[in-house]
This record gives sequence, structure tokens and C-alpha cells, in this order.
Amino acid sequence: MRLIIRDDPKAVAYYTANYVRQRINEFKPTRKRPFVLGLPTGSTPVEVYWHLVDYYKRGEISFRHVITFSMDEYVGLPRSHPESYCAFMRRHLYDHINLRPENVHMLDGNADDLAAECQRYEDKIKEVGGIELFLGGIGPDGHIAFNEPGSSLESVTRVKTLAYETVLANARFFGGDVNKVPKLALTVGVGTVRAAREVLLIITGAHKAVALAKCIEEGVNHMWTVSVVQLHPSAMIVCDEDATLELHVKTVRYFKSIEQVQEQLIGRQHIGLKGSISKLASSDPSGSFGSGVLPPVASAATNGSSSSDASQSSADQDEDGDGDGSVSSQQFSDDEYGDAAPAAAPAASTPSASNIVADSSSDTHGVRVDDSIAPAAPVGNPF
Ligand SMILES: O=P(O)(O)OC[C@H]1O[C@](O)(CO)[C@@H](O)[C@@H]1O
Repeated sequence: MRLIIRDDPKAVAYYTANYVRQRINEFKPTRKRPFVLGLPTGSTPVEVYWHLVDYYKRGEISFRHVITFSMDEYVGLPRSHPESYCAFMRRHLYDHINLRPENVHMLDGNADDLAAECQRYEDKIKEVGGIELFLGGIGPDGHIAFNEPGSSLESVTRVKTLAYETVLANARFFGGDVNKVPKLALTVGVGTVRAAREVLLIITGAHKAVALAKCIEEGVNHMWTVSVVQLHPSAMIVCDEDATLELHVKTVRYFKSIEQVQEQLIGRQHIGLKGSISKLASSDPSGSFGSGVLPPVASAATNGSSSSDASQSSADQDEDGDGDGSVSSQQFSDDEYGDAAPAAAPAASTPSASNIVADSSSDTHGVRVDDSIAPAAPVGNPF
């Protein structure tokens, strides 16, 4: 497992969005070989989504051949309700990028047969070849998706009763009224997340510090379902300093030093995704640590790829999947099948990462944008 520690939630979002962009672009998805992405709701990923929207609008990424699966959904809440996870995903991401509607998968918490709906979801994930990257958040009680304490670590998509702690935590989205928070949800299982080829968790805030400590410093335990990432061969947690408050100093130093040593010994340019290493830095032919003084971890502004190295911009993706290489930027914006993908929101209503303001009192999952450029947030007609 890798633990990436950044100063604050903004830097966490920036790192994570860059990582997702690089993973998708490096994968070079095609129609025949799409990139399958699992996505969370909650306040933590909001700024990640706005960065991704921003990258899409700048032509640095395409979602044309990306298939998404949302992690969970409340039971019984109409999809048109602003706090349904369907509405949330549309508001913050889906309505602003070029995902094909048929590639967007969400659980239906109003299905007549909830068990059948969960089975349908699992079947669909298998049908598309499994999830390549599962982006996840956690609750303060250490749940991943809505897999509350005590969930089977082998669980798959199912109906779950929410823990009181989760209901309390989510009451802020329902005017602070716990009675308005749905008590049941559909959620992918712990096993569903584990089956993904890569898991990336974002954890911010002091209120999640105990959960992070349980996840990293103690054993795999169904009472802290996030701890299952210890068993995953390709898992990464990106957290902020506040979330490390309950970790031992030694643990924090250890994970920070890994990043620093790698940068000094290998060089940022030689460290690929998933921590892969192409070669050692030529500036240190002896392979030694030199003076032993480690360079500081770079700030968020220099982390990840720059827009110019956008890991083979999405324009490099082979649109028809026949392996014949790149497409032009014109092809990039066309819809080859005429089945108009969700149009990008007009510039005036586009969320911009640079305009994001922390606002824990807002009802927009703790983040708001300058009203003059806030997304129109069309909600209602679910995919
Ligand atoms: O990011 P927040 O607002 O703390 O919420 C995290 C929550 O969102 C979820 O992703 C629910 O979908 C859970 O993992 C967790 O309960």
C-alpha cells in the first residue's frame, strides 16, 4: 500500500485528479478496451471531479471510452432529489464531461426488486471486464462505500443498513435532520472494491484520523472495512495532514520518506503510475543517498503531470479501437455514433477548480463555487 500525504484537502484533490487523468490517458481506452472507473460520492471527491471537468474542457482527457460505476445510492430517495447520489454525480461530474450515457452505471435505490438490482450491478461490472480503478472515500467509522462496520470482507453489491454514525454524518445534507436521512442504501461490497485492479482512497480531515490509523497501523478488521486495502496488491491512499493526526510519528515519517527517497534516488520523471520505476536518476550514478539530506516533497502545484505532459492527451486515444493510433482533436470532439454524449456545460456554468472555496456550512458537500460560475446543476432526468 502507498500512503501519499499532502498538506490539505486541496492538494489531495489536485494529486488525485492528476493521477486519475494520467491513469486514463496512459491506458489509452478505446471502444473495445474501455477504462472502467468506480466512483464515490461525499464531499471529499467533489474537488477531484471539478479538476477532471476542467481537464476535460481543456482537452487533456476524454471520457468517451470510460465506463463508470457509482459506489452506492440511498434506498427510497427519488433520483431527482438533490441529495440522491445520482443527482450528485450528475451535478459534479457526469453532466459536464463526454461520458456516453450507456457507459454510466448507477444503482437504482427505487428498483422494485433491490436484490435483483444489486445482482444486475455485479453482473454488469463483470460483463465489462471488471473495474480498473476504484476511487473511494471513507466514513469516519472506517466504512468504504457504505460497507458499515461488521460488513463481510467478501461482500458484494447489496442492501445495507446505515450505521447511526453515518446517518448523523450525512444529516448535514438534509438540513441537519437525521429523520430525513435514508436509513438504507445500496452499495457495492467490500469484495467488489477488492476485485478492482487498483484502489485509490482519498481521506481528509481530523474526523477521519482514527479510521486512517485503524486502516494502516492495525490488522484487517471487518469493524473498519477500509482496512481491507491492506490485502490489495495495488492500493494507494491519498490523505491530508489532518487525517494523519492519530498515526504514529514513525508511520508518517516512513511514508513521507518513501516518497522523498524515491524522488532523490529515482527522480520524479522515472516514477510511473502505481509506483512503477523505469530507471534510477542519472544524477546519482553511485545510487547512494549522497549527503543524506532529503529534498522536500514538492508542493501540490508541482505534483502530478503538468498540462503539457498530460500523459498523452486524450486526443491520442484510438477512437474506434482498431489499433490504428491517434485521432485528431476534431475527431475527439465528434460523436462517432451520433448518440450525443452529455454535452459539456457552457463555459459560464462550468465549475472551475480554481474557483472552489471551502465552505463547511454549505449544502454542496462542503464545497461551493463562486456563484457567478457555479454549475447550473441540472437534475431530474437520470440516465
Ligand atoms: O467525503 P465525505 O463527505 O466524508 O463522505 C464520505 C462518504 O461518502 C461515501 O463515499 C458514500 O458514498 C462513503 O464512503 C462515505 O460515507
